Amino acid sequence: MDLKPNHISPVITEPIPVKSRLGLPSNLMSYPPGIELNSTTSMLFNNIQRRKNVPSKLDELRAGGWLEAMIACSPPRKKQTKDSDDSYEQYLTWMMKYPSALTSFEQITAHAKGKRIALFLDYDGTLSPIVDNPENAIMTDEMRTSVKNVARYFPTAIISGRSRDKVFEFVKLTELYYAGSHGMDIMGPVRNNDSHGSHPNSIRTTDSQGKEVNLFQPASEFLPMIDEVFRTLIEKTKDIKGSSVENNKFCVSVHYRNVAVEDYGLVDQCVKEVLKNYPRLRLTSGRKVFEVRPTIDWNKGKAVEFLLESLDLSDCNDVLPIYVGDDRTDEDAFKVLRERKCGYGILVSSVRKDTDAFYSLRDPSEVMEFLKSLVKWV
Ligand SMILES: O=P(O)(O)OC[C@H]1O[C@H](O[C@H]2O[C@H](CO)[C@@H](O)[C@H](O)[C@H]2O)[C@H](O)[C@@H](O)[C@@H]1O
Repeated sequence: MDLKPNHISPVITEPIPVKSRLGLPSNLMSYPPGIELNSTTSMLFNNIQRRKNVPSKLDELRAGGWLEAMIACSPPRKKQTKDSDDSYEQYLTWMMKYPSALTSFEQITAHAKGKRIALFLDYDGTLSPIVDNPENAIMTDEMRTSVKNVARYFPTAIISGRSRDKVFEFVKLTELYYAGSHGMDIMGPVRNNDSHGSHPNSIRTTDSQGKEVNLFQPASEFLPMIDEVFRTLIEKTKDIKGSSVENNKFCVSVHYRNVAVEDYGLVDQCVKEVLKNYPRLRLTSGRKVFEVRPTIDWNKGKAVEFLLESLDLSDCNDVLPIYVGDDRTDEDAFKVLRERKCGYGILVSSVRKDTDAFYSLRDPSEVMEFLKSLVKWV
């Protein structure tokens, strides 16, 4: 199979502009903190300002917009309802721009007429609800059955920031394709005349069932570095109560969901200090998590393109790709679909957010309903 060269040869990205206000090296930049503050996050932020003995780093963080970003980067668990506050009205306006994939189901399936749907699903926050302990992000049996059923009819892949092994442990469905580490670890099919097999980042191997598969790991050279940074981050964050570090094989997650808000600055400072020694690693952010990853030009969007090509599903006239995801790393995939003018991104969110998706679903239970609807529609 022929892949466009830029799909299989991730190049080192251009240096990211230095956050001059913080004097940070170019790799120490997460996504821009363009997050809307809601009433809860504003209140938290104001409380921090009032506190005495606040580390001076907080002021610096505030100036750079980082603190707001850290506080606001995960929507409140409480859904916006008519009674909650006037932002409900703004949410409804947002919903007009990103309508529910459930109420727009007929419109979506009208575009799928005569085509094959290819389904891409994020894991955390999409198939399983966000929980305090990442180890407990278990998907329900009902969700598993829904994914299994949908995969009977449509090629289905899970694309997660977790390590591929970990996400498989959670999902446990052998009929899917899996991309772990934000797409930097893809297990896909072997096909005749497969050019992946000969690519330096690809190897032929067998999966847990003994089936021959193609393993694409464009960041394999970073493994020792990621291991080292993982161990360093564990050591450096050990005194920050509530923080935890997760090894996702080709990237590392530093969680601060359980850290007191007044200590967010410490987490931020610590991660950035460590990364100063690793110019070939960069920082992105997700839901109350910093993601340390290699500076290769590879992300969930590239993984979607790669899988579409590997599965011979890249012809937009025949295939409608649908990507369902909830966090900023999923935006790369939404963007790819939008730019290709092929398929739809569906953002899972119960609060308004800037997104490149076309539709929205409020939470994993709506995702499950959507999957069930697809099966009924077939
Ligand atoms: O791409 P995903 O499958 O969405 O993975 C992204 C990160 O998800 C996990 O963290 C998030 O979910 C946790 C469990 O609900 C939650 O505790 C945490 O605050 C969230 O950020 C996972 O632990 C990370 O490694 C993934 O990168």
